[in-house]
Amino acid sequence: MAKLASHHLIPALGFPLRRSSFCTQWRNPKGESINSFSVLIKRFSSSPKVSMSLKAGIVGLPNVGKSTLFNAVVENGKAQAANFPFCTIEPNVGIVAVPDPRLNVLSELNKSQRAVPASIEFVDIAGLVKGASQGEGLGNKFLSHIRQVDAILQVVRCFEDNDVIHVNGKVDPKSDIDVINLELAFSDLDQIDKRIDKLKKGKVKDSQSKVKEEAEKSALERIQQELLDGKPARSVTLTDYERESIDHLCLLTMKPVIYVANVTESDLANPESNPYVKDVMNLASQLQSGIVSVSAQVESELTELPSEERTEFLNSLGGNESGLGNLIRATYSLLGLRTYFTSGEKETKAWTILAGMTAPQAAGVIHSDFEKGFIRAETVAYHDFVAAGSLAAAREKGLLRSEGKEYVVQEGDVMLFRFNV
Ligand SMILES: Nc1ncnc2c1ncn2[C@@H]1O[C@H](COP(=O)(O)OP(=O)(O)OP(=O)(O)O)[C@@H](O)[C@H]1O
Ligand SMILES: [Mg+2]
Repeated sequence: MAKLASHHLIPALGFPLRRSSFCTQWRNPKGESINSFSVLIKRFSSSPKVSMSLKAGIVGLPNVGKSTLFNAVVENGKAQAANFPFCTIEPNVGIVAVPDPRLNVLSELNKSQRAVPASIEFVDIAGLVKGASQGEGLGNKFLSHIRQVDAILQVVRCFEDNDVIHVNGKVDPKSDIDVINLELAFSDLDQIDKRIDKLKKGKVKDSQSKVKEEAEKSALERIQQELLDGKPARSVTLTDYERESIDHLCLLTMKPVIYVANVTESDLANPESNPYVKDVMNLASQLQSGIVSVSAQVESELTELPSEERTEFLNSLGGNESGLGNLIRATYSLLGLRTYFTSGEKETKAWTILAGMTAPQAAGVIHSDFEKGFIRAETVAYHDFVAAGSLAAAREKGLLRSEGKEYVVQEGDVMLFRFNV
């Protein structure tokens, strides 16, 4: 097996995060039916501010390796992966930890009993085909599953293998990406048409609703034109108000995308030498999206090994981390998320917040009481903490700052909240 390598390139876009307004039945990796909102509520009952039920949907043509990738990303993922199109019908859902080496460093410095990473939810969705927006291949149903995710991971087949069926007869990433993006665009256009019609017919009662509907109509007309020009909705510049007004439509091409180039094991050492990967890279940059190269097949084989052997095996290949770490981190970054830490003897924990959140809002992610009763936050940058070696040492050196309500939490801050209840 070749040396594992991967690369990623994420645009510096901060995407606002919105909680999905849907509530549908999903299936977990064991095949049990679960309600995505119940997962959200269970994990975040104390935090109304940020839903960490951030979902990244694995999307692509049939038989390109989506379920194989899902099973590799989600420990113990048991999605059926097999060499036939439409192997997956119902979505598989799994929660994965965001790998972050800082967590262990902090945990060791503070002799914490446990380290708790941030997490993301991955959803393995059925394959889309040409005509999906017209209902081809159960298309409408599959598209509705995509509507519910916060970000799209589009798996693109970049490996040759005559034994693995390609629904269009040959490996052609450019055409595959076009098929998927066209279907997403058609579905959005269809929704926009219907909505604009409704807005035109609707009799608005009060002036406030009228202003809102005007904003919605204007945003939709601009998006409609962009889609007709072959560009995704996310490339239209919208005000926060306009964005909010169209939120309820959950437009598919509004969602941030990472292209996942699924390569063969021999390409892992240098994925960019594969012309298919080059094609995907070019398209991704044109479409303001990220790209990660991964071999779903190799990654899923790696998960069969006990974790100690995995690291050993990766080290013996000259790598120290599989491509999945990159994929998970890229997704996290694409969602415009930031991490801060709390660290003590009991536990060191990574907390997820949105870029731009203030100290009380960040405290509210832990518990709403922390936000309500917020007094001040003692804060030290991660690197300063590590250099000082402990909170006490950081305080002595004057590296620990006392921040008030206006403080915008920075990536990697180690925080201690003072609050009143
Ligand atoms: N990088 C790779 N190299 C070689 N074979 C691969 C690779 N990735 C996946 N495969 C193979 O491709 C086949 C299809 O994989 P999988 O079932 O994961 O696809 P899928 O996209 O989930 O399909 P469907 O849309 O039908 O659910 C499997 O036989 C899998 O082993
Ligand atoms: Mg599948």
